[in-house]
Amino acid sequence: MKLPVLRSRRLPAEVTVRVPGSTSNCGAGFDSLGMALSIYNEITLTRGDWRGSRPGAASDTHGLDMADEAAGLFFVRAGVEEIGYTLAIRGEVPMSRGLGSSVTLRAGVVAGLNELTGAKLSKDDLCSLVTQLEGHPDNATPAVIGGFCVARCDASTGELLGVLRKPIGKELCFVVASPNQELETKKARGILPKELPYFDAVKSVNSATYVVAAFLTGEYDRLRHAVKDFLHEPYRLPLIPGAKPAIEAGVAAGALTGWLSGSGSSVLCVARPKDAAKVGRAMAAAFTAHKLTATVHALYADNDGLKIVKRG
Ligand SMILES: Nc1ncnc2c1ncn2[C@@H]1O[C@H](COP(=O)(O)OP(=O)(O)OP(=O)(O)O)[C@@H](O)[C@H]1O
Ligand SMILES: N[C@@H](CCO)C(=O)O
Repeated sequence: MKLPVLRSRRLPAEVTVRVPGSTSNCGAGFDSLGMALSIYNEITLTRGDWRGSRPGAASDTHGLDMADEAAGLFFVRAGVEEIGYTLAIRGEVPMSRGLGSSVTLRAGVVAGLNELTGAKLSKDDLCSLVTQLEGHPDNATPAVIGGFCVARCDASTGELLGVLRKPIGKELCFVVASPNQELETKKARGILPKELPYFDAVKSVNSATYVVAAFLTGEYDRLRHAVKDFLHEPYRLPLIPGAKPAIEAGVAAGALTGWLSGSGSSVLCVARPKDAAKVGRAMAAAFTAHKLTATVHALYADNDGLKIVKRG
């Protein structure tokens, strides 16, 4: 009888993780809804015989504290011995523009260490870990598993309790305008009120549930003018000159609806692909009228989430 050959898989010395950027809140789905987008960062970790992280290039230094925090939680959760590594961050997801750049870094580090250490955490484990690092699940879950995600957390601990995911096809384009003005999530959360008028909450629930239903049923024409948020946009949009006019201009140019992407500063319009170029031009022009330059990307949903693209 031939016995099966057991091979021990060699652990890689270097790994590159491609992580999609994401838009979150999607209007009134504050800290609950998110969509992975076809814009990416690549996080490369190279094993080293030192403790902690080192930058691959000077531009990576800025990400080291966030990477160290992610790595610290990963080693505890995975129950593996700490390793040192070099960190390199490359890609197109702009920093502090409401497109989940922090999640690309956090998710890239934990998924990279998962490979380098052979820890074998599942994508569910990674969703939960990155949610804990972020403090909310709305960018974390789509970045890890892709698609349009509706996530639920424990009200007191913030622990991720569940996520439902819907792939979104190429019938929809997500036109993003990112102005040349950063807005840190920490600052954009700090300006939110402690209390809300009761009917602002009611109107927001009404819009968010309708938007979820439109994405889940695929009746995308129902998205027309469907986003009405009273939870965060009224407080944040005034911080970004041209942001509200940019959403309005995108909708006037043919988009179905639009929202402040995450905590800003980017804004996003949902459009049919045939209308995307016109919508993008209108959004950029609105920022120009307010003396900001915006980079426009016409994106699709990413339905895969993070991927290991290189092992060496
Ligand atoms: N390319 C990068 N290089 C180094 N650090 C980065 C990079 N991208 C993101 N970071 C880290 O993420 C932080 C930005 O996180 P922040 O939450 O403010 O923005 P965001 O994740 O892009 O926005 P949002 O959460 O609204 O989508 C930076 O200050 C830095 O620590
Ligand atoms: N839900 C988060 C997303 C940004 O990280 C917020 O709006 O603050």
